[in-house]
Amino acid sequence: MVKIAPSILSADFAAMGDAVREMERAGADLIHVDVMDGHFVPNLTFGPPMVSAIRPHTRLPLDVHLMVEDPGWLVPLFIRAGADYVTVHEEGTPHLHRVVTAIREGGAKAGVALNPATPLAMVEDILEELDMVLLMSVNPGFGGQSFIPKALERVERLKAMIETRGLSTLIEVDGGVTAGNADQLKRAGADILVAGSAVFGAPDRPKAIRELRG
Ligand SMILES: O=C(CO)[C@@H](O)[C@H](O)COP(=O)(O)O
Ligand SMILES: [Co+2]
Repeated sequence: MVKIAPSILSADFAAMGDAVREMERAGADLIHVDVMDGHFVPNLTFGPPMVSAIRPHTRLPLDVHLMVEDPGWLVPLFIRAGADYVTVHEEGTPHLHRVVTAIREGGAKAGVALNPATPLAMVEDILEELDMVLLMSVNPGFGGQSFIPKALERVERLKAMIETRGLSTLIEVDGGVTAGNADQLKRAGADILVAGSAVFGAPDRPKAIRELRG
């Protein structure tokens, strides 16, 4: 069954402990933490202290999405803070193999994220080392943007690549995910759907999670 990862980028920043507790009760599978550095993307969010602050409030895995230029130095800090998944962007990571190895050696699961215009070929030679590939379905930097439909076909092609090689790499889709496109994404092969505004903007959040899961 597809997993749902609400993004706390759309939560109330003054009440993050409440937000993650609420998401666990509402049936979420992971908590997605969007880290933005003001360089790789034109927005600034939070660092390792946010992860250590929310860690005691949930047993759900913390799925840290680093939208950061050259993020290698941050990896041990986020793992120490309690991250379960650490995902770095291919476009911002000059020594991708080194960073992915450091994530795994640090005891976390390693993900690589691709922007909407980055060819899937950029993860082809490192796929065996990855627990997850995050396909962006918006340009990173902000919540609440519209889904880029081309992402569906990219999920299908990546799924085929993973299956052909007999791997169990997960596909996470991030950006503009709604109840209206979740079914198609699942059929295309998505394993985890990130949803910010579709969950936190809904009047009934548990229902929104159920509808995304289908
Ligand atoms: O990484 C990002 C944005 O850069 C995402 O995780 C967004 O936070 C998802 O928000 P919605 O598009 O679901 O509102
Ligand atoms: Co994200």
